[in-house]
Amino acid sequence: MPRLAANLSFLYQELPFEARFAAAAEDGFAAVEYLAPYACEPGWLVEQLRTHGLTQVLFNAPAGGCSRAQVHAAWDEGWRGTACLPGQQAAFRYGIDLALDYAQALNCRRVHVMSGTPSAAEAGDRLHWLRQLEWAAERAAAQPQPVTLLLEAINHTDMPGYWLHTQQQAYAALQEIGHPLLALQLDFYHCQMTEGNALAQLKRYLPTGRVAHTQIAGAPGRHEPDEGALPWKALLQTLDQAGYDGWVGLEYRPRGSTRAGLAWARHLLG
Ligand SMILES: O=C(O)[C@@H](O)C(=O)CO
Ligand SMILES: [Mg+2]
Repeated sequence: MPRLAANLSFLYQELPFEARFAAAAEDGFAAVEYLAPYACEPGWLVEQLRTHGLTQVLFNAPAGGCSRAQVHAAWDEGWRGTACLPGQQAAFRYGIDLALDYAQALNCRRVHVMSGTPSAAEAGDRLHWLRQLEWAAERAAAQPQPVTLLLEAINHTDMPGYWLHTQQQAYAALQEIGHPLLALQLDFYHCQMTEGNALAQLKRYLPTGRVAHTQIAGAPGRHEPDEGALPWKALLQTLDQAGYDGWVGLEYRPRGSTRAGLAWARHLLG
């Protein structure tokens, strides 16, 4: 059956971040993901993973910023990546190198690279987006342990104006760049919200061999997958039948306690 990873930015919010590793391990997870490791020293994170027997399977490249201080402030300032924004090339490149350093330290093989949100101040540029992703993939390929960089389509209800919002847009970019270290992060929640047919999209893109990571949440509430319209059983079965060897990140806001809300997934956890 598909392997589940706990997203520590969404699950266990009833606990401080440093306590979430132990909680995930106690609930039977073997792997974790979260949005940003940059507030923590890599050595501390490695120690958390080692102590609790966890694998780090994903995190995001910085949302913006050209220095550690700017990276820390970027999300709250509204940055959601910089890849499509020509005026942000320095921030994009700084962020990719920082993310790749963390990926090496944490032995993490997948990094999500956010595309950015064009605004009145700066329009998005498709050619620039493609060239930046290509540059990043080359940097990833030069690492001692190669890292796959992921593109995730995000819905416009949660993230208005976000550049990358359909699977087709992401897949076309991958095809055009043609780099083996660029792949899809198929978040079923965003897919269901935007395209209304997460199962059909999975069946379309899984056979391409370019889906390297998936995430799940019920739609439209973004709570546990057993609430709402997402066909979660069929999605997991489809991954299973295809021999998908990636992870499924549980990226939802629990209705109540995280542990109680894991009932739907209990049979899939250790
Ligand atoms: O779906 C999400 O929100 C995340 O996977 C992410 O990386 C951007 O917020
Ligand atoms: Mg996601």
